[in-house]
Amino acid sequence: MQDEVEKIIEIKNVRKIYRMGNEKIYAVDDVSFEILKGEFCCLLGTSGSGKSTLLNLMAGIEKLSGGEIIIKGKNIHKMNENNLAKFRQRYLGFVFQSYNLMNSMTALENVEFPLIFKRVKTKRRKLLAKDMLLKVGLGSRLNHKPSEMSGGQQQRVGIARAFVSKPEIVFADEPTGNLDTKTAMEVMNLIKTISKENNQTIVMVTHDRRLADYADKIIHILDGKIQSIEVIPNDTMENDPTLEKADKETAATEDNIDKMVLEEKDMSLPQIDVDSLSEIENVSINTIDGDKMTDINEKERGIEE
Ligand SMILES: Nc1ncnc2c1ncn2[C@@H]1O[C@H](COP(=O)(O)OP(=O)(O)OP(=O)(O)O)[C@@H](O)[C@H]1O
Repeated sequence: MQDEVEKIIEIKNVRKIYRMGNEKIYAVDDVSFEILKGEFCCLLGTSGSGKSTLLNLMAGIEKLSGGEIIIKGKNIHKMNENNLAKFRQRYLGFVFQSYNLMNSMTALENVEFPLIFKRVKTKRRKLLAKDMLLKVGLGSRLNHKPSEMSGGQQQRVGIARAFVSKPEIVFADEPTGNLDTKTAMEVMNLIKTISKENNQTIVMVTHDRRLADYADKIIHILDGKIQSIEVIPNDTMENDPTLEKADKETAATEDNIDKMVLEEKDMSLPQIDVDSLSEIENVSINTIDGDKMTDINEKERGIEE
C-alpha cells in the first residue's frame, strides 16, 4: 500500500482582522486548506484579496486573529519568538519580489549567507553556494554585486539563496513581480525545477494566472475567502533554454568546483557586525538539509517541543 503523503501545512479556520478606527477589515476570513509535502501551491487573487496577509500568517510574520496554522505538526502561532525563529531557520526559505539581496556583497556571498547561520564550514559553504549559482545559470556572475546584475539575474541569486540550504518549505511573494514575462517564466521554471528535484514545498503568491499554472494546486482567494481550490495537471513545464545551459554548465564544472575554490581570490566574507545579525536573519531565514548537517551540532539547532 502506498504511504500517505505528509500534510506539511494545515490551515484551519484562519482569520486576520485589521482595525482601522472603528472599521474592521477581514483580510483573511475563515480560511481552511492543506498543503502536501512536495506540493507547489499558489495563492491566486486580485490586489487586496488577502494573499500576502495569508502568506505572512503562514510564515509566522503576522499574528493570527483566529484559527490555527500547523506546519510539520507544530502549531507555529503557539511558539514563542525564539522557537519560531529556530523553526523558520530550520524549515523555511523565502523569495521576495524585491530580491532583498545585500547590495555590498557579491552573488556568491549573498548565497553563502544562510549557510553562515547554519555554521557550515567555509569550504563547504563556498562549494554549496557555487553549485547553487551554477544551477541557476549564474556561473559567470559569482563575483558580481546586485547592482551589476539584471533584475532576472538578481532574482536568480535570490532563488539560489532561498534554496541553497534545502529548506523543506519555500514561501515566495510575487517572486516575478518586477520581471518581464520571458524572464518571469524562466524564474518560474527554475523554482519549479529546483523544488521538484528536492521534493520541497512551495507556497507562492501571485495575481497572474499564467504563473499560477506552474503550481500543482491553486487556492483562489477573493475578499479574504477561498473561492475554490484547483488541482493542476502536472504537464506545464516549459523548455527553458537557460536551464539547459545551466545544466551543461553544472556538468562541465562539477569536477572543477574544488579547483575553483582553491583558485578563487579574495573570497573572504566581510566582517559581520553582531548588531546587524537580526537584520540579516530577516533576509535569509533559511535552513539546511539533514544530510548536509554534519558540521552542525544537532542540539544547537534543536527546536523545543
Ligand atoms: N497592516 C494593515 N492594516 C490595515 N489593513 C491592511 C493591512 N495590511 C493589509 N490590509 C488590508 O487587508 C486586505 C488584504 O491585503 P493583502 O496585502 O493581504 O492583499 P493582497 O491580495 O496581497 O494584495 P496585493 O496583491 O495588492 O499585494 C486589503 O484590504 C488591505 O488593505
